[in-house]
Amino acid sequence: MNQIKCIVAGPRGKMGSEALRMIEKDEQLTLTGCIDRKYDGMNVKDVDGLPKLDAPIFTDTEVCLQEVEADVLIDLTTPEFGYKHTKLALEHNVRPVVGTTGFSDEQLEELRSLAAEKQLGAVIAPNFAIGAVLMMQFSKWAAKHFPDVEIIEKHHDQKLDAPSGTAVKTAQLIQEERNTHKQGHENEKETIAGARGADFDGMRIHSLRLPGLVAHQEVVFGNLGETLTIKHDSHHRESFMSGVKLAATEVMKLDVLVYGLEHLLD
Ligand SMILES: NC(=O)C1=CN([C@@H]2O[C@H](COP(=O)(O)OP(=O)(O)OC[C@H]3O[C@@H](n4cnc5c(N)ncnc54)[C@H](OP(=O)(O)O)[C@@H]3O)[C@@H](O)[C@H]2O)C=CC1
Ligand SMILES: O=C(O)C1=N[C@H](C(=O)O)C[C@H](O)C1
Repeated sequence: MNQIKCIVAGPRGKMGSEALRMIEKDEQLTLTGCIDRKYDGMNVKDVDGLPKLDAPIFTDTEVCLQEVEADVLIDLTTPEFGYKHTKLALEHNVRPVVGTTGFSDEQLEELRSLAAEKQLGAVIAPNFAIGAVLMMQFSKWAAKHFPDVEIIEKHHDQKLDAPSGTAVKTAQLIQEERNTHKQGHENEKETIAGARGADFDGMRIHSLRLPGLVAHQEVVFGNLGETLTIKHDSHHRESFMSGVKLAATEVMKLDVLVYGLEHLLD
């Protein structure tokens, strides 16, 4: 089995630390470096709370990419830095696997072009949980028959971006099946701004942020006399790890950027 050498950006984060625990147990993935805002020059195994993995930590992404041997950069940081890390990884011929959400359409397109130019695989997946990918695919299918839909996404209150990357991706998939139209009453008026949620191509997205939540989404379709609700819950961040592993292995076989884990599933 070929070893896949990985850099993880954001190793102390909720997702990054889970990814290190996954790599620690995995036979094929090896951690060769980390990019963190703290602990420059230290080793992962010497940082309290991180797994005992022997890999250097860098605060400077370029230095990390120059000094560390790596096939894949797994980014689990913030929209601003995730974009910079992904671009730098491609420029250094390292394949990005990105869970970070909140990139703009322009940023996604720029990264797609860069990956194509470099003929390098890249995976940007707004949700690595297999159940969430199925929820999105089922929603796309349902939209063929139910053109009226609202998305309710619920996350922990430390989340930076709204709506979630998963909600945006779900809306994009539904958009492929649904004729653009405004939903609700044509004379509808918000008496409190934002009451009807975000407007994506006429469908509404509602974002809840509360302590106690992890990552949850309901896609509610309505038709005459019936509703259909497609719902997914991530109760623990372990739910994302089989998708991270799948992306880190499959990205080695790609020479373009794919957006969404569904491109890697049968
Ligand atoms: N695709 C998927 O399946 C999933 C995606 N996500 C996404 O992943 C991202 C991370 O989520 P989560 O782990 O919950 O967030 P956290 O806030 O827990 O972790 C983010 C980490 O990134 C670090 N960080 C910030 N800036 C930099 C930088 N410049 N260089 C290196 N590290 C940096 C932070 O460090 P510090 O602590 O110092 O601020 C923090 O440790 C989010 O965009 C989220 O939406 C989350 C879950 C699933
Ligand atoms: O920030 C999170 O937690 C999550 N972010 C991703 C998103 O924005 O969709 C994936 C999952 O929902 C958890």
